[in-house]
Amino acid sequence: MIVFDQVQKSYQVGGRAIPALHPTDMTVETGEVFGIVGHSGAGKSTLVRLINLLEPPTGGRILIDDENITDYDAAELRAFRRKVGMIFQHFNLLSSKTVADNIAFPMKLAGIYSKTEIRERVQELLARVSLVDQASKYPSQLSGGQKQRVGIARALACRPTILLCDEATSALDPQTTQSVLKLLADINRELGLTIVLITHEMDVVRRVCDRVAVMDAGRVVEMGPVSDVFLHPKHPTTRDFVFESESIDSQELQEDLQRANGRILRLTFKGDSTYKPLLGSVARESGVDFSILSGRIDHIKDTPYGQLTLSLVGGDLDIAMGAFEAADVHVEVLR
Ligand SMILES: Nc1ncnc2c1ncn2[C@@H]1O[C@H](COP(=O)(O)OP(=O)(O)OP(=O)(O)O)[C@@H](O)[C@H]1O
Repeated sequence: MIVFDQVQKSYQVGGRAIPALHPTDMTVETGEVFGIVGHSGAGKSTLVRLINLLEPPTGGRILIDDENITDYDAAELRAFRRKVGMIFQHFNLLSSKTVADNIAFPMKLAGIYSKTEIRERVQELLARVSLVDQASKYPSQLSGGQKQRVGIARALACRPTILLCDEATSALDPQTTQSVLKLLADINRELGLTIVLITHEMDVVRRVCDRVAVMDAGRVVEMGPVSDVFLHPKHPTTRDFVFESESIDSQELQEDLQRANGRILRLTFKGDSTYKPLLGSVARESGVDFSILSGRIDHIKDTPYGQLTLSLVGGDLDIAMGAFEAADVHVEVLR
């Protein structure tokens, strides 16, 4: 478990302390995929670099599995860093080394593994990231997705318990992004690794994360299970991220809503209720007529969800709302 207890970070710029992270409390549970989403400059990289003490905090305590890592001496810190792997947006591979040698590099650097151990581990990791036949190639001979797979294998070399991902898919096309996210999800599930993933795309969070923290100007402004934060965003920054990921133009949406008649409801279906044929029976029961203003069905990690915006006229609205709620559908009255 990673615990931030009033952790803060300021950078000294021209003799002045510029705050990048205001005092922050945060807990990442062991074995979860935790997303940190925010615009450029929000403080995401700072926060993630505090987890492996690439940046020392200027205040507060960071506890990993109940140990205060800010108290570590140099030797303890070296041992701790082997337990934290990291992958980067631009992969940071060594161009003069082959794929196999890039993966072996952190093990060689650690100086505690035999040649046989390194050779066997590299083979195992090449298989895990589906690059067995690329082992003797150099990074320049690989695609972006393959380079990130090497980055992931290298990060796993010393069997870390935490994997930090700094915009790991931002340089990749959508299809490659999907396959790298699937690989990260498999690693999380099969190895029980804790993953902290920073991104500026809510879509990445929706696909792989269990919980998410939304950052704005050096503060965590919203935090919780992805299904809560994504389906019911409270902070304006979170709402912007969700709208952006769903390609919703908020001004167009307002104009559409103004043109519609009657009451406007947004229904959110989650899990099994997503597939229930509910609208017809509710209309019959309550006598309301409805038109669909917008709708989508998708997944949050492995859970299906649907959202429908309806305008309703006539009939008994209370009966309709009661029927939706009885069917486990979240109802939000937009007008
Ligand atoms: N080494 C540094 N020295 C001085 N200021 C810094 C340093 N690193 C980051 N900052 C500042 O701290 C703030 C947060 O930066 P940070 O890189 O953590 O944000 P971010 O959300 O990761 O942004 P991006 O997505 O663009 O990487 C920014 O205002 C940035 O200019």
